[in-house]
Amino acid sequence: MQQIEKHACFGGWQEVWTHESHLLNCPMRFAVYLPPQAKERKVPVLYWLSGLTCTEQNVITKSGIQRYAAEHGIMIVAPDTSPRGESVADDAAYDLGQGASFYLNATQSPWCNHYQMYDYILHELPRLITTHFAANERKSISGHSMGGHGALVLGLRNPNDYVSVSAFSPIVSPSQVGWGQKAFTAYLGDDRAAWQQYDAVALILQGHDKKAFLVDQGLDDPFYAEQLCTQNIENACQQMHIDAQIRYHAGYDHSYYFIASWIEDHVAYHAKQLQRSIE
Ligand SMILES: N[C@@H](CCC(=O)N[C@@H](CSC=O)C(=O)NCC(=O)O)C(=O)O
Repeated sequence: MQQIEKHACFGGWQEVWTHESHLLNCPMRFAVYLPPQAKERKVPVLYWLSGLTCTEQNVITKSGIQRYAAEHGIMIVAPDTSPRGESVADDAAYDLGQGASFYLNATQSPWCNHYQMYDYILHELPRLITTHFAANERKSISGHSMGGHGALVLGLRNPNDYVSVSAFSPIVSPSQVGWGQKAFTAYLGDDRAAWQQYDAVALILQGHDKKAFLVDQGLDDPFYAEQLCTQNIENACQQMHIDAQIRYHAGYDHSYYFIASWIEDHVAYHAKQLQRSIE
């Protein structure tokens, strides 16, 4: 583990670290915000998964999440969005390869050598965080767009690992839309049953988990109708009697300006659930 950034921030520290990932088979970066409370005790962790083309930097430089993490005493961990490096398979397009992992475990060559982000987020990264930082075992997960998809899938499939789940502008039905179909074909091949394991709406309809979650979606988001299809998750939740909060916001787009406008609510949502989990 090597520290590559450290900045004082709202009484705590914003840090960026690199480490050798044995699952991803390459060096990985992650950002960690240590709230002031972490100087005195172990605190719960909110994992944040960013979207296509992003790195660990987007959420820490654009969302303002640290102010609310400091208020609630929550550590924020934001990994890079994919394995990277010259030896890591890539594609010239922005929606495949490096920066576009879709947070799954690839089964197809050449991707499977490095693209094991599902296991990295679920197992390797939390182990590293609890070993090296003042983090307790309680964790929640959130993310944006491709990262919102990752957060929903990880949360739905692992309800005992994540206390709460939220998402901004998530790709809720990747197996039904262009971004997801392109990535799933490359990473998972033609096995549609494998696709369903990484599709939040399919998982809900399979009855995976009944826990409530929070989703925010901008109505001026250029990807809303074609790639995100938020209505699909609303319908699935109604059908399965899941009490999800799915909020639509007129005038907001897909950017981090949207995320910055509502991130306070997401951190408060997770803080409440994380607190409840120990009462
Ligand atoms: N064609 C665009 C697409 C990139 C983009 O919009 N990325 C979003 C996430 S999209 C879904 O996962 C993003 O978060 N961008 C970074 C940011 O800081 O806004 C392009 O290549 O630019």
